[in-house]
Amino acid sequence: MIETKPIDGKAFAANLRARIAEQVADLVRTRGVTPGLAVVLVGEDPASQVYVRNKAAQTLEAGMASFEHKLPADTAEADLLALVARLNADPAVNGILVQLPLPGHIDSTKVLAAIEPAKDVDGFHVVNAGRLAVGLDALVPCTPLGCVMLLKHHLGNLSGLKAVVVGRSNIVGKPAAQLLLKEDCTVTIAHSRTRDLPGECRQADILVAAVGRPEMVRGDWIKPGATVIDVGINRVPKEDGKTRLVGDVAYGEAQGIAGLITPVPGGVGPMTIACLLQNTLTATRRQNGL
Ligand SMILES: NC(=O)C1=CN([C@@H]2O[C@H](COP(=O)(O)OP(=O)(O)OC[C@H]3O[C@@H](n4cnc5c(N)ncnc54)[C@H](OP(=O)(O)O)[C@@H]3O)[C@@H](O)[C@H]2O)C=CC1
Ligand SMILES: Nc1nc(=O)c2c([nH]1)NC[C@@H]1CN(c3ccc(C(=O)N[C@@H](CCC(=O)O)C(=O)O)cc3)C=[N+]21
Ligand SMILES: [Mg+2]
Repeated sequence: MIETKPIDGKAFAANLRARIAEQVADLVRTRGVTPGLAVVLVGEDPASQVYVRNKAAQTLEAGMASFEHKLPADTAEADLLALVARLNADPAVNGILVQLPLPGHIDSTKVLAAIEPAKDVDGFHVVNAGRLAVGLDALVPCTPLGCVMLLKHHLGNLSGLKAVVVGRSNIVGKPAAQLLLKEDCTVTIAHSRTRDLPGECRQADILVAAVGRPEMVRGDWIKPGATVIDVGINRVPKEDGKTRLVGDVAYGEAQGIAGLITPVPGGVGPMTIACLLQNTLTATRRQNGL
């Protein structure tokens, strides 16, 4: 019987934020530069509001400036594009994040393309995706960056390990696969058309689940001793009418099979915000030639 250890993303993220705060304080003291992060939220999605509030609080705690822009759900695409243009031109703003999803009448591809790549701290702009793909310095999407940080911390060198990423979105699955490839993993990307998904998953030394389906990955899909990174954030109803968060992996079933596993909550989620602050610091340094 394998002893399954949880990966404490919450503690790792808190530690990372403390190290970022020290570097921010240094930057302010020695260069007089305060990193600034602008977060744009269109509409009133309650989950998005929680994330945006958490991001703003942690940005301030790290000693950075936080600029919150809350726009009504019926904001015209042209008005959102005009705001992005202003933030692009504002020297106090080093990072820009437009919270997704956007309301249906707004073309998110167009909005992401309008963000200055040097300020694209989400790493969603095609220029950053392309730079990552060809191996140039890029701003890397926060969630995959956080996943790989946790993996390197717990496993050390990832070279030669077999990684299976379930999900191929531009914001999680695809960049996660790129980063694992960069670490010399042998990478498989699985998705909704994959034949024998359980069989693919069973090959994985590192299994990354980024699907958005509550507890889809079952215990017997996991190779004994594998490291499981559960990116999923799914709100499911409880008996009392409230909701609870579950991941894309059946966490209970993974006990005694996985070697290491990220819990939900407390795993990948907190790392996403810490990496956003890391990217904002990186973007600020580059914009100032440091
Ligand atoms: N922890 C964090 O910080 C973050 C968590 N998330 C969470 O991660 C999850 C994934 O997010 P995101 O990538 O944006 O989601 P998307 O919906 O954009 O992508 C989901 C992917 O899963 C694949 N998929 C769907 N159903 C199946 C299935 N039955 N079998 C195999 N593959 C399937 C889809 O395949 P196909 O391409 O073929 O349709 C798609 O590639 C969500 O739960 C989201 O809430 C997201 C961002 C940050
Ligand atoms: N432009 C853009 N960039 C994003 O990075 C982005 C986005 N849009 N839209 C939504 C998703 C989702 N996302 C999360 C961030 C933090 C947690 C997080 O902190 N989770 C905690 C707490 C969760 C809770 O209690 O609600 C945890 O898992 O422990 C989760 C999910 C970023 N996203
Ligand atoms: Mg992000």
